[in-house]
Amino acid sequence: MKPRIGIVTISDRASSGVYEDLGGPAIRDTLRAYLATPWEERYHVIPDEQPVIEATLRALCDEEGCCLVLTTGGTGPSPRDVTPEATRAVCPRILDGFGERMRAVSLQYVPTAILSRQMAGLRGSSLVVNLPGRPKSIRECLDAVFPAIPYCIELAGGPILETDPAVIKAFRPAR
Ligand SMILES: Nc1ncnc2c1ncn2[C@@H]1O[C@H](COP(=O)(O)OP(=O)(O)OP(=O)(O)O)[C@@H](O)[C@H]1O
Ligand SMILES: Nc1nc2c(c(=O)[nH]1)N[C@H]1C(S)=C(S)[C@@H](COP(=O)(O)O)O[C@H]1N2
Repeated sequence: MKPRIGIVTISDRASSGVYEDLGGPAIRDTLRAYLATPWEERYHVIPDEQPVIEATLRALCDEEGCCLVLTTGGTGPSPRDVTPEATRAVCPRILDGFGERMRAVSLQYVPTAILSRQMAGLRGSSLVVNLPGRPKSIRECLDAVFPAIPYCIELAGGPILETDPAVIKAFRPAR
C-alpha cells in the first residue's frame, strides 16, 4: 500500500468559496517535488471550527492511516484561529522543535512570523504538522523542517518515505 498523506486547508474563506484554495495545491506541489516514494493524498478544505478540525485530523490518522498530515491556516492570533488547539487536542505527543524551527526560519521572510502558533505532534504513528495560511509560507516552512520528517515518521512506527535528494535531502543519523 502506498503511504498516505493528508492535506488539510483550514480557512473560513476557502471553505466557503470566497477564494479558491491555493494552500492545498501548494502543499501537493511541494510534496510532489520532494518525494521519490509514490504516495496517495487525502485532501480536505474545512472551516476554522475546532470540532471539525479535530474530527478531520482523527479520521485522517485513525481511519485513513495517513503517516503525515499537513495543515495550512488558522495558526494566528485571530479569535477564529484554532488549528493549534485542535492539533494539541488530538496529538498526545507534541514535538516542539517543529514550531520553533518554522518560526525561526520564517523570520527571514516576515516579521509577523512570530504571530503563528503553528506546532506539530504525533497521534500514534501519524505526524501532524501545522503550516501558516499564506500559500507562500508553505514552501518556506517545509524546506526548513522536511529533512527531519521521514526519520520522525520511521521512529514513530510509520512507513519509509524517500525524498529526491536533488530537491531536499532527508536526514537520518547513523544508528
Ligand atoms: N487557503 C488559501 N488559499 C489562498 N489564499 C489564502 C489561503 N489561506 C490564506 N490565504 C491568503 O493569505 C492571507 C492571510 O490569511 P489569513 O491569516 O487571513 O487566513 P486564515 O486565517 O488561514 O484563513 P481564513 O481567514 O479564511 O479563515 C489571506 O488574506 C489570503 O490572501
Ligand atoms: N514563512 C512564513 N511564515 C508566516 C507567514 C509568511 O508569510 N511566511 N505569515 C505570518 C502571518 S502574517 C501570520 S498572521 C501567521 C498566522 O497565519 P495563519 O493564521 O494564516 O495560519 O503566520 C505567519 N507566518
